[in-house]
Amino acid sequence: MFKIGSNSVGRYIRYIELNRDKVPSFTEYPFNLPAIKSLDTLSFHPKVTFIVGENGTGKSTILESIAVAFGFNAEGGTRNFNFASRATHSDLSQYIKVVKGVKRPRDGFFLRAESFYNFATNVEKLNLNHAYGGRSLHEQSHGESFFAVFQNRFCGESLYILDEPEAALSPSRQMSMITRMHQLIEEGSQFIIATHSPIIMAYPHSLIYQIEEGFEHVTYEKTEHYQVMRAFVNNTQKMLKLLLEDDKDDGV
Ligand SMILES: Nc1ncnc2c1ncn2[C@@H]1O[C@H](COP(=O)(O)OP(=O)(O)OP(=O)(O)O)[C@@H](O)[C@H]1O
Repeated sequence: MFKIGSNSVGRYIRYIELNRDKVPSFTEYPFNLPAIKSLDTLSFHPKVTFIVGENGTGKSTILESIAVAFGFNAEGGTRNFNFASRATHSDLSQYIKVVKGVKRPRDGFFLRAESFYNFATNVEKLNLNHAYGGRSLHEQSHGESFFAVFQNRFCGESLYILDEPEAALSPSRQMSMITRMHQLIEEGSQFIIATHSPIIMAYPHSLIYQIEEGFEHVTYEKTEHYQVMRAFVNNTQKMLKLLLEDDKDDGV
């Protein structure tokens, strides 16, 4: 298990443990995912833990199971939400033990890009627009409504589990998100974030797990996202030439 020195007391979630003895079979989803197959315990940073990796490596699956095991609705929202549009979540949460910190979070939010629309519908149904900045989330752009949740609903001493929060955000807004995260962290909040954004994962007071065969602890500069983005931005023409090589004779 990765140790975070004197901070290992964590904030609201210290670590999770997979109850491997109870797993029915490691040949079926979600237990057949390499990340889960090799999972024993996973420690979290008291401030921010990033989970990164290629598409399909299991980030959403693990994040959802942590959120559900902690008491959040599988489709997102605060712990008071219990809407469900489709029962597609895995039963991994039943095999996950969440080891909590001494203090309980004041509040929290499980944000997932893919069911944000349903979440916004529920905010409207429950007449909760006032808690999210006063304007219907549906009457804002995807990015604006995401950001309205960060700005208006998130607060200190809380636990935030975010699945690809960058999905609707421009690069500038992703930078603003880092500023907002920092404020909330200074006020005692903890974040667990699955992301593909090299901007968001640059937040320094953090632990980064990159999923390959299992959860590998890596530095920011060692993440594939940073390396690929850096190579592309620094050598755009060269990279484009490589990427489009096969198209040179198609006459377009
Ligand atoms: N209900 C399901 N039944 C079977 N396989 C599933 C199910 N849901 C997801 N999977 C598979 O599990 C794998 C992990 O999916 P998951 O959504 O957790 O990946 P991810 O790392 O979050 O990907 P992305 O970066 O694209 O969001 C994928 O290969 C997916 O096809």
